[in-house]
Amino acid sequence: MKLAVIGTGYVGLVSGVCFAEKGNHVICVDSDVDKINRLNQYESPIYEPKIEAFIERNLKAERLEFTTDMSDAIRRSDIVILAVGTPSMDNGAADLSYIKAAVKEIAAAMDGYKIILTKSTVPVGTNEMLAKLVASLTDHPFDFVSAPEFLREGTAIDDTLHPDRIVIGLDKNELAATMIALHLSFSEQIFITDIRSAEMIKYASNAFLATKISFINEIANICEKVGADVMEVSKGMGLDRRIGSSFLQAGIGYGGSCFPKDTKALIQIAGNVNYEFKLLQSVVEVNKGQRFQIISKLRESLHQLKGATIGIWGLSFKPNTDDIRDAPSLEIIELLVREGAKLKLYDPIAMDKFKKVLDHPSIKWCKDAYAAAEGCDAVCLLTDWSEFSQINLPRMAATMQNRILIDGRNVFSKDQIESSGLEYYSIGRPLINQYPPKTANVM
Ligand SMILES: NC(=O)c1ccc[n+]([C@@H]2O[C@H](COP(=O)([O-])OP(=O)(O)OC[C@H]3O[C@@H](n4cnc5c(N)ncnc54)[C@H](O)[C@@H]3O)[C@@H](O)[C@H]2O)c1
Ligand SMILES: O=c1ccn([C@@H]2O[C@H](COP(=O)(O)OP(=O)(O)O[C@H]3O[C@H](CO)[C@@H](O)[C@H](O)[C@H]3O)[C@@H](O)[C@H]2O)c(=O)[nH]1
Repeated sequence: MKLAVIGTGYVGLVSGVCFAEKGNHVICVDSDVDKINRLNQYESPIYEPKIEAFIERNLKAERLEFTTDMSDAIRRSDIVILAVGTPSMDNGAADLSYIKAAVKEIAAAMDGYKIILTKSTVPVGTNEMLAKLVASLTDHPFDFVSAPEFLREGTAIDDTLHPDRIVIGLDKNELAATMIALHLSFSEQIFITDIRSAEMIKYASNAFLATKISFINEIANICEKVGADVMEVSKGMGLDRRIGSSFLQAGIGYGGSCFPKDTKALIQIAGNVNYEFKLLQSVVEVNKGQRFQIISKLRESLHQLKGATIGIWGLSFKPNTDDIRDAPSLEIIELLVREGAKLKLYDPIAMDKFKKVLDHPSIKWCKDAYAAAEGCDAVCLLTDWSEFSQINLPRMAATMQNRILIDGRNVFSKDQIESSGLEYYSIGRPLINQYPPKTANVM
């Protein structure tokens, strides 16, 4: 099939290369000239494992094109995929200005029937609103289909090639055959529903996963007080198939470009119809506070932040991405700078992006995790990059001023810590290597 994909962020680029990989002809369009130039040189504007090989292979096979020429791309395609951003506005609602602008350009370029397939995450009713907008601008026929995207950053290619399910929302049964033909090579689990339900499935899925995370984080906070171990608790809970083991990893909370934005947008969607989504409001509230567990533990262990030297391991909102949108690291580091701490920062790939958003004379940028720990009073692990779990802790402890490690993602095992000589704080687990040992008084 001939496809035009509008927007080459995570969703547009990854779905574009994956559709090309499956033999479709794909024209990816972006208004950002620099992005398109880099892509045509086989260079990815996003960090994503495997992506550059996919770009190069499909460009060379002439199944993939990158351009800024929206009109030409629309005219040469049967299906137009919308993958532009829908960021948060100040009141939490989704900003639909990019998608409306893109749709106006599509309408202006149309020269015949098109299917417009929305992959961007949009509030319930948006596809209907966009359809009215297109109808007001062109006499050419078209249909809107909702195909929300569920890929995760860092595993985006595998998630797209092997999804758990594909959700398709449509309002005409005749469209189902084309949609199944387009998606069948990715998965046989294609769930066809109406457009409004498809739009809601996307928000409800993200909100549910965010709820699991805030739930286990609150359990972790209680575990700390009653002397239970949240790692054991989530393992034990996850064995129940009705609960499932995924998204029960306690830590300093969720960040990224999706959960924070989509939870706020769903609260707003409910509010628009006079429904107060109290559960989700609490999920967001709990998540906001959870990142400051790092600060409480620093205060507890160091007593005073002013003048302390603190190493930070990990800046991206999760491993295998350089994305720092809504990363817990941003607020934690901002606060430490304000409190007068001296900071030594290290992340395997997100440092350049981070530096552009937040830099300060009290921040030192380090070449690796050991360098970031050297001379520190405490080290805080904020992102669970796998290289951190391989660190030789006794070697690192020997170079520190005060041997305190605050593990915001529960990366290290009891055995690793016991032999490390470090005073260790984690999230929701009994304290290890602390003297005198503290025992919770629960009765
Ligand atoms: N990032 C993810 O992991 C993810 C996963 C699932 C769904 N989503 C949703 O998918 C959508 C896109 O997210 P993203 O992270 O890929 O976005 P992004 O912000 O990284 O990229 C959007 C791209 O669209 C381009 N663009 C904007 N307006 C344009 C126009 N009129 N014409 C051409 N190009 C235009 C921008 O230049 C940018 O390159 C959002 O709604 C998001 O919520 C994102
Ligand atoms: O048990 C867990 C799992 C995740 N996280 C955190 O949750 C955030 C989000 O993680 P993840 O879901 O892996 O990353 P995203 O790439 O943001 O993907 C989510 O958001 C996308 C955009 O909507 C959806 O497409 C995906 O299905 C959905 O998982 C990160 O900060 C993680 O550190 C936890 O704290 N504990």
